[in-house]
Amino acid sequence: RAWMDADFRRQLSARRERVEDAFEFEGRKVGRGSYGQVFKTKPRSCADAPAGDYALKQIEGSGLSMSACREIALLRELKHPNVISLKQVYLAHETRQIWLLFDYAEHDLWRMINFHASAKKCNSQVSLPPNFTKSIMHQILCGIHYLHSNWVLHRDLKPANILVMGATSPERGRVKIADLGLARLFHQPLTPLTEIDPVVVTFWYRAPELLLGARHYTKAIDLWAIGCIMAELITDKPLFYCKQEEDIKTSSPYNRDQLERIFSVMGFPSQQDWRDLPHLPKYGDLVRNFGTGQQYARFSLGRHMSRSFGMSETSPEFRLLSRLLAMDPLRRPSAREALEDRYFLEEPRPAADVFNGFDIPYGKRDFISDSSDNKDDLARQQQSQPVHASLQQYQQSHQQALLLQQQQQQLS
Ligand SMILES: CNc1nccc(N2CC[C@H](NC(=O)Nc3ccc(CN4CCOCC4)c(C(F)(F)F)c3)C2)n1
Repeated sequence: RAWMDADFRRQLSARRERVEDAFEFEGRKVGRGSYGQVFKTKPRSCADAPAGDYALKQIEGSGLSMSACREIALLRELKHPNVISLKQVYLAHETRQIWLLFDYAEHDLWRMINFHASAKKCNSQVSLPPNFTKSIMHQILCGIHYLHSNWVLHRDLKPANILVMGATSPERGRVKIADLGLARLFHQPLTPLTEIDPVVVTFWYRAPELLLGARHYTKAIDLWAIGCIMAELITDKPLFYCKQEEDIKTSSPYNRDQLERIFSVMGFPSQQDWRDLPHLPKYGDLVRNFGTGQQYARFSLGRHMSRSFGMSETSPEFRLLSRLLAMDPLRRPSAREALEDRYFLEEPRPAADVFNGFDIPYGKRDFISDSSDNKDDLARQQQSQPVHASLQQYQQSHQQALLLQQQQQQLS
């Protein structure tokens, strides 16, 4: 650093735009996880950023970590209407913090689907256009086709990572593939689950070959997840929902309960269905746990979708779904092949605004109060929480902490 003479550095530092000078983000936190935290911000009048809302991600830690480098390097190269776009990177030299600026997306499929599910529960229908699922699916596949053609695999597609632009955005109702990053429960043992990350570490979107020890991520693994998301958009329920029983820290990719759930929906893969199955690393465990799988003989996706949701097995919608959810990864379509499916060619055609002009029924994201941070810290200090070995323990201690908070509030 000696080579840069002092007053030159002073000039640079004086000219550098500071994120806190350009944007107002105090008390506007909308997301938090081990990846860092995300704020919904507006440019301050002095900033030269165009009006509108922005998402500011403050990357966890300081300095250019490997993951920060990857995220910045990747996002700078990626430019597609259905992939989140990085507008600006701020390096705060004093604190060595990194801030990423994005156009703000008010919605995501996790919150939208939960809204539909809870509306159904209290018998109030949400009015959405008939091509709602088709429009969302079309835009997810366009975004993934772009990523895959740039040899970028997503590897963690799930509803929470599919953002949708809100009513105030010029891109109203447009899908943006994102990666909100995983919140490791263990870093923030007392933060309410719903606050850390809408969907805690789940295996519900994991392709069967991954659960059976496949060593590499593939494009087909992303397409399986998209099939799971399509089913969930149709039924408002995770297709392969599985209670998170065992310790989620298990390092083994083999997850018996998750596989059991998949077989009870899809049936058990035969040699004809999936020729390479016996070559997967965990095939031995599979045979030990499930034998020849004849107890799943009468199950199939068609049976599940028609019995539980009255879906016709001859409809183009079902045919695309069953192509995406082929057990054998070699039989799944590429993103391009999926986009060419008859489902997207027949009426009603997919729309650029997935809400198709309908009113957007979902609320805005809630702000996460910083006070809960401090109370958590206080509770954490007093209770010196053990590292959470499982979700149950986490939830119990979280309940205790909430009780403690309430008692404190009554006392104070
Ligand atoms: C809450 N509202 C909101 N509106 C807009 C953006 C936004 N955020 C928060 C953080 C997120 N950051 C990313 O999405 N980053 C990101 C990082 C990497 C990648 C691509 N990799 C995924 C993992 O595998 C390797 C490739 C992506 C991408 F391309 F998937 F979108 C996004 C973007 N939030």
